[in-house]
Amino acid sequence: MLEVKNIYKSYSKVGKSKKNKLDVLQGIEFFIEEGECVGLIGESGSGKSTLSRLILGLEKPDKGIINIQGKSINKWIKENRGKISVVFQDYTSSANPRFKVKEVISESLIAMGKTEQINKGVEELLKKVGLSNSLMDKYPHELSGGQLQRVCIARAISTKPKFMVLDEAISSLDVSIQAQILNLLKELKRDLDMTYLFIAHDLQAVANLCDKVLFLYKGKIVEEIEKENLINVKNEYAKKLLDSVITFSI
Ligand SMILES: Nc1ncnc2c1ncn2[C@@H]1O[C@H](COP(=O)(O)OP(=O)(O)OP(=O)(O)O)[C@@H](O)[C@H]1O
Repeated sequence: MLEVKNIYKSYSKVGKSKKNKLDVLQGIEFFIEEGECVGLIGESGSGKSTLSRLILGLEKPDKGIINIQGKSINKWIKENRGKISVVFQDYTSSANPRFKVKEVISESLIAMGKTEQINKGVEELLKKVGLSNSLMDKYPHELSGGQLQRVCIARAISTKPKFMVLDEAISSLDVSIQAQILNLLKELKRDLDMTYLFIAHDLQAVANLCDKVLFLYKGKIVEEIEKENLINVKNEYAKKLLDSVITFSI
């Protein structure tokens, strides 16, 4: 489904000459099969969000190829409207403050001209993310952070996407809500054969949902491993991360 090949990305350091660049991504390569969920974990600043922006076509890499189903990302997005969606961590800027919840959720459907039965669709989507119908006519500022993030997740799944990028999408939610959303994502994966790139710094959430885990460290993928083999990671950084989670959960 998704092919990421030899991706490089750097940013100029503010106020410095062009030569003084911050190399954020350095030769990233991986593949996500259709229906697969791949977790990407790495510490803060390792380049996770940069990579997600490149995959969504929001920014261009300096070098390398990103293809979906064999087509360049921008071409694929144009030809498959609504079939890729994203949920970012920063839900506060993800929803238009002047829109009611029902308008936020149906935004993508309306943009695609799918206006039939919007209300019923919104009701079903609210139920799926564990929210009450009574929130339909509320504005984003009237919701809690967790509720608003679930509204953003409802919007992201409204178009029944083939591929979803979740960039720290559940990190800010309560643990019980996280579990509910993880179950919903698993259900969607099973029912709609959805493909995910699940970006997080929480190894436990990644291990719960994903088939495969990529460890990103200082702009490089230092280990790629099937979930079942997580205990056998070889890279020192990945081992440390794993050890800290195991120690913490005892
Ligand atoms: N548009 C930009 N211009 C300049 N530097 C940037 C830009 N975007 C990201 N960076 C820098 O690139 C590095 C990687 O940032 P990125 O947001 O991709 O990391 P991350 O792994 O997602 O971190 P976090 O987990 O904290 O969100 C950081 O040092 C960041 O300051």
